[in-house]
Order: sequence, then structure tokens, then C-alpha cells
Amino acid sequence: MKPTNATSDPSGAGGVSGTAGMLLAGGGWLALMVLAALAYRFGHAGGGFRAANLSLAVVLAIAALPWLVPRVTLRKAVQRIEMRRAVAGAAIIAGLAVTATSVVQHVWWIAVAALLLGVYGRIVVAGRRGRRLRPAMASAGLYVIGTLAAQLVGGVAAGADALTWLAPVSAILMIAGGVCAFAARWQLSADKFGMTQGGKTTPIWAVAATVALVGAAVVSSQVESGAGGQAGVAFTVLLALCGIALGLTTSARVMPGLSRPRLIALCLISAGVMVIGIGVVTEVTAVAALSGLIGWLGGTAAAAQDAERQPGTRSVACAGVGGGLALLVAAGGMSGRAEVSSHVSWTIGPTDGALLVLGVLGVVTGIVALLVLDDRRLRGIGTEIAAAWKPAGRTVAAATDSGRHDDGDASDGHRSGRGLFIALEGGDGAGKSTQAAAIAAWLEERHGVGVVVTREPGGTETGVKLRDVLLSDGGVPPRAEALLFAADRGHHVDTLIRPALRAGRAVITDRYMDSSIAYQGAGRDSDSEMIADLSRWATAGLLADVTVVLDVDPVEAARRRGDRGPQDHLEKEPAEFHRRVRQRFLDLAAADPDRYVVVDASGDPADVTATIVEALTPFVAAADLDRGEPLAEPVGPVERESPDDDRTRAVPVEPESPDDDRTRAVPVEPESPDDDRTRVIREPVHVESEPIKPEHADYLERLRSQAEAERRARERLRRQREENR
Ligand SMILES: Nc1ncnc2c1ncn2[C@@H]1O[C@H](COP(=O)(O)OP(=O)(O)OP(=O)(O)O)[C@@H](O)[C@H]1O
Ligand SMILES: Cc1cn([C@H]2C[C@H](O)[C@@H](COP(=O)(O)O)O2)c(=O)[nH]c1=O
Repeated sequence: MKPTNATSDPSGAGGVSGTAGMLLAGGGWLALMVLAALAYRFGHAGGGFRAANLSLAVVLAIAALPWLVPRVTLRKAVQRIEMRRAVAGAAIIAGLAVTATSVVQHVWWIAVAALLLGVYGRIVVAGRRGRRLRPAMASAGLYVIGTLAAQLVGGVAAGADALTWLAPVSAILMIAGGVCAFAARWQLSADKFGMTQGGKTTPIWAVAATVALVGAAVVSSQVESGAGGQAGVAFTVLLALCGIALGLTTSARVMPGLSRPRLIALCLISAGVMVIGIGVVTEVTAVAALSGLIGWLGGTAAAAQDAERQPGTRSVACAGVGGGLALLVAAGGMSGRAEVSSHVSWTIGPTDGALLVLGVLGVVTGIVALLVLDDRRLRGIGTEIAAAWKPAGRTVAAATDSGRHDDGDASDGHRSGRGLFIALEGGDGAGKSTQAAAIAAWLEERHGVGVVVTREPGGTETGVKLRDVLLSDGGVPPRAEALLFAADRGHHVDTLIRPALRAGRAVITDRYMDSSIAYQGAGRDSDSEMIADLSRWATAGLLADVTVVLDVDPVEAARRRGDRGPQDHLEKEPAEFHRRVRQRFLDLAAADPDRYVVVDASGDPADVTATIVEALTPFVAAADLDRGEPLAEPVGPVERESPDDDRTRAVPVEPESPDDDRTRAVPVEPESPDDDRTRVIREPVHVESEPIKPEHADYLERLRSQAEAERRARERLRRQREENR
């Protein structure tokens, strides 16, 4: 679901509202940094280190309070107040409160300003489309420049003086943003209020823990900055933000061969170790660099879980919780001295102690995540990590691709000959059977092409027996499973697919070798290249001309399967298994874009068909297909409905020799009085597949009548041409 903000695009795309979004968010972030620094400073002045930590924790918690207001209450409020008025009003009030901190130099006033800033942030975030980090990074950059300039002129302590002018600057930015939003008539659809994009940003606990460690790293920089002063703090914040942004954008390229839950767990463990590292080092640039790396790990983990690659408000809240915990544990004042050897010792201050506690917690949580987030636990993790930088799809695609140029005929790899071989792939419940029927109807009705609809496992009589062994009860052990799927495929290709292709038919198979690579390879965690080799050998290298991957979220697919009835043991595999399967299909498609089409299968079945049909049209146009003629002379006895009924349905029979491509013909229902075309339909599929649902039947009916109208028009044209001659 993409949010639609009809009257504005405050996502930073440009224009008045884009500028408004940048100013509002940038001003808000700057104000938050100023208030945090002031809270720490005043706390420190009043009661030393412990008071400083507590005052910073309290001020951050107060700023977070408005986020606890239920979404429904906010929605009601926004329905009453026009959005642009709310934004402009909040910007003015919060801006004035933050500016006043330069005059009212007391910690309670900072708390008031933090509360008003929190209200402002809640309203502005609800009104902005993007959750981009650019404004935050720009503010941190400004903060670095401001404090560094002050420190260069007046020494390290003077860095804090910059706060007196950074506070009004943040207010000016916020108020200017509010004015722009007002002028641009910034609106907000009430039902989008408080929603992060597509509701997808809820972090799982391991991601939340990683992001919390980023917060801990950043907040601790207030103390660990040592000689760096305010500029050191700002530099740390900036690097952490840049790290997060980098992690969000590069996550997909990080260890592409590693399952995403395992990646998230490794990010958490690494972030934990680095947080401990911040406690050990004292030098400001090392603290900043480590914070940047932890930020990168947090961004990588967040994007590994959230395809939107936008930090959500809940992620910010997690960072806040991590930071708050670090402050509170540090305020406990735990300290000590660790003798590493006779020469090396480590003096642990309260912040180091807090970072040590949180880092160890992070590492332990990461190990738990490694054990529970991936259903394979630690099985094969070493091999997977070793091969993790090789994109799985590419190596396997290379293995299957090498079959393309085998030899000429029976084992000709990717054919250059007749027919069109279409494979439908995707998870269980993605809609392959539904779409196979719709594509067959389209090919038959629109293009007059004889179509064989088949499936794996179970496309032949032998295959039906293998399907039973594979899918009934608990199935068979993994290696036997891989071999039996390959055996079914080998038989299927030799006895049904190749003969039909040689006869110029279009063959639509519901699953092919990619299913083995995805289910046995990625799902079962077997050697994917071996599985691909097995299928390549079994099929003598026959690849589909085009593979359509029906991509649907495994949760939605599970819902569809649930509606359908009892599930087999593969369908009942855990969600993570199905996520790996989905990812492998996508990897395979990405590695060979000329031969794959990925279709979002979450929409209405008719829309999905329309997308597939559009993608297949060039393949159909380029294929050497037998259009509208009988597949072969009927063999064997044919039952007739009347003495002059000579219509046939042609079905390939089990061949008796490798080049035997005979078919069996059986009568079909006439669709119109002059319907003399024949179709090739593989019987087991139609016998065993589910009945077409009424809504799909309507759609097929529409296709049929459209095709009938086109046929009549063509006929009229042909007659006219003959008359003219
Ligand atoms: N686009 C769609 N939207 C909603 N429901 C759908 C859609 N396509 C198919 N369905 C329904 O989802 C269920 C599964 O569809 P279908 O059998 O076509 O999927 P499949 O990919 O062949 O599943 P499997 O691999 O498990 O055989 C059926 O009940 C079907 O009616
Ligand atoms: C071809 C093939 C299939 N599978 C799995 C995938 C499904 O769970 C079942 C087939 O059921 P469907 O309802 O016909 O889709 O078998 C597999 O694991 N490996 C394969 O090669």
C-alpha cells in the first residue's frame, strides 16, 4: 500500500512541500540534539555525572511521551484541526520554546521544550510521506560545523556556546517549514495518520535490539567524546546517521547468499561486540567510527527485515530506548578495574560499564536470534557464511545455463526448435494453477495455439505415483526427496514435454526445476548447485523458454492455502522456509532477467493474468507454434457423439520410443457451431486440479467471448477480401 498524499509531496522530492518537509524534519532533529546537549550539560552542572545522565534520560523520555498517545485519538484530533494549521502552530510553539532555552537556563524548561518538541514531531511525522534520514544528517552536519567552529576559536569548552545560537536556528527552520506547509495547504488524509509506510516498519525483536544498540552508542558519545567536546558528540551522531543510511541502502548487497534472519542475528552480535568496544576505547574518532559501524549494522538489519528501506518511527523509538537504557545503567555508577595482563589493565567507568552490560546483552540476544529466527538453527551456517557473498541465484543459474548449448536434438538443452515452453513458479498458494488455466485460455482463444497444461510433480501417470510418495504423509528424507522430484521431472520431460514441444505446442508447466532449487536447495538447505545439476541431467538440460515467477508474500500465500483446505507437509513448513523459497525464486529471476518474468501476484487474479499476458506476448510472437491444427492423426478408438462428429481433443500418450510423439484423441464439447479447433490438454492436471472458482470462470468466460468476437471479425474481413477479389 503506497500512501497517497493528494495535495503535497513532503517527501523531499522538491517543490514547496518537499522543502517544507526538509525544513520541518531538519529543524526538529537539530532542536532535539540541542536539547539533549543542554539537558546533559545542566544536569552535570547541578549534580555531576549521575545527574547528567539522569537528566538526559528524563528529557529524552519526555520528548518521546507524545508517541504514546493512541493513533485513534490523534486521528480524531486531526479530523478537527486542519493539518497545515496543526503543523504551523506546533512549529511556532516548539520553535519558541526551544529558543527560550538560551534565556531560561533551567532543566525544567528544557523538559517543557522537549515535551512541546515531541508533540511537534508526532504531528510532523504524521504529515510527512518519507521517513528519510536526509534532514537528520543535514542537521547533524550543521551541528558539527557550528560546534567545531566554536571550538576552533575558543577551545573545546566553547563548543557548548554554539548551543545558544543553534537553538534559535533550529526554531527558524521549524517555523519556516511550518509557514511553507501552511502556504502549500498541506493536507493529510486522516486514515494515514500515524501510519508508517504500509505498516511494514514494525521491527522484529532482533532488529529492535540492533537499533537499540545504535541508540546506546550515540548517547554514550556524550560521555565518551572526551577531548572532542560538543563537536565530538555531533560528529558521532553524524557518523551513526550516515551508517544507518548506508546500511539501509546496501543491505540487499550484504552477504546475498545468507538468509536474512541469520544476517540480522549476525548484525546484532557484531553491534554488541562494537558497543563493548566503545566502552574500551576513549579516543573520540574511534568512538565516532565505531558508532558509524554500529549504525551501518542497524540499518542493514532494519532493511533486511523491512523491504521499504525507510526507518520507521518505531525504529527511532527503539534507538531511544537503547540510549535511555545506556544512560540509566550508567547513572547506576557501576565502575571497576579489569586486569587484562600484568601490563594491561582496563579502567571501567560508569559509561563503559553500561556499554559492557548492553553489549553483552546484545551478543547474547544475537546468539538466541541465530538459534530461533532460522528454522535450521546452526545447521550449515559455516558453509552458508563462507558462500554468502556469492549470490545464490547467479551460481545456480550458471549451473542450469550451462545446459543451453549441449547438443542438437533430444538432449538439446535450451531448444531453438518448435513450441513454447512456459514454466510457472512461485510459492504454494501463489496462484500458479489459477494462472496456468487463464494463460492456456488466452493462448487457445487468442492465438489458436494448442496448449498442454501440466504440472510437477504429477504431470504423467508415473508422476502421479511419485507425487503421492513425495507429498502424502510425511514424505521422504531430503536426499530421496530431491532425487524423486528430479526423477519425476526427467520422466515428465521425456514423455510429455519434449513430444508436445516438437509438435509445436505451447507447454505450460505448473512448477519446473526452479522449484527444486528453491524448495530442496534453499528451503531444505541442500547444495543448490547439486540440485540444479541433478535437474539439468534429468532433463538433458531442457530450460523453459520463459519462467514466470508469481511473487506473493508468504503470509498471504499461507492465508490462501488455509482457505483452500488441508495442507501437505511441504506447505506446512515454517514461515522462514517459505521466505527462503520465495527469495531463491527472486534470486534466480534476477540472475537471468531475459528468461524470467517476476509478477506481483498479490492482486486480483484477472489483473495478474493481464500482467502475465503482456509479458508473454513477445515470447508467443517469436515462437514457432502450431496454430489451430490438430496435434497429430488421432490414434486408437475415438468415441463419437454423433456419426458426423469428427472433432477431437488430442492428448499425448506415453511414448514407446524416444521419437514417439503420437497422441490420443478424445471428443470435446463444441463451443460454437463452427468450432473445429483442437486442444492439447494433459488429462491428469485437469482430473486432479481444483475446480476453477466462479470469479475466475467469469474471467475466462470474458476472454472466451472476446476471442469469439475477434474470430468473427477476422472471418468477416476474410469474406470481404474474397468478395472484393
Ligand atoms: N490472485 C489471487 N488472489 C486471491 N486468491 C487467489 C489468487 N489466485 C489464486 N487464488 C486462490 O488461492 C488459492 C491457491 O491458488 P492456486 O491453487 O492457483 O495456487 P498455486 O500456486 O497453484 O498453489 P499450489 O502451489 O499450492 O498448488 C486458490 O483457492 C485460488 O482460488
Ligand atoms: C516440483 C517441485 C515441487 N516441490 C513442492 C512444492 C509444493 O509444496 C509441492 C507441490 O505441490 P503443488 O500443489 O503442486 O504446488 O511440491 C518441491 O519441493 N520441489 C520440486 O521440485
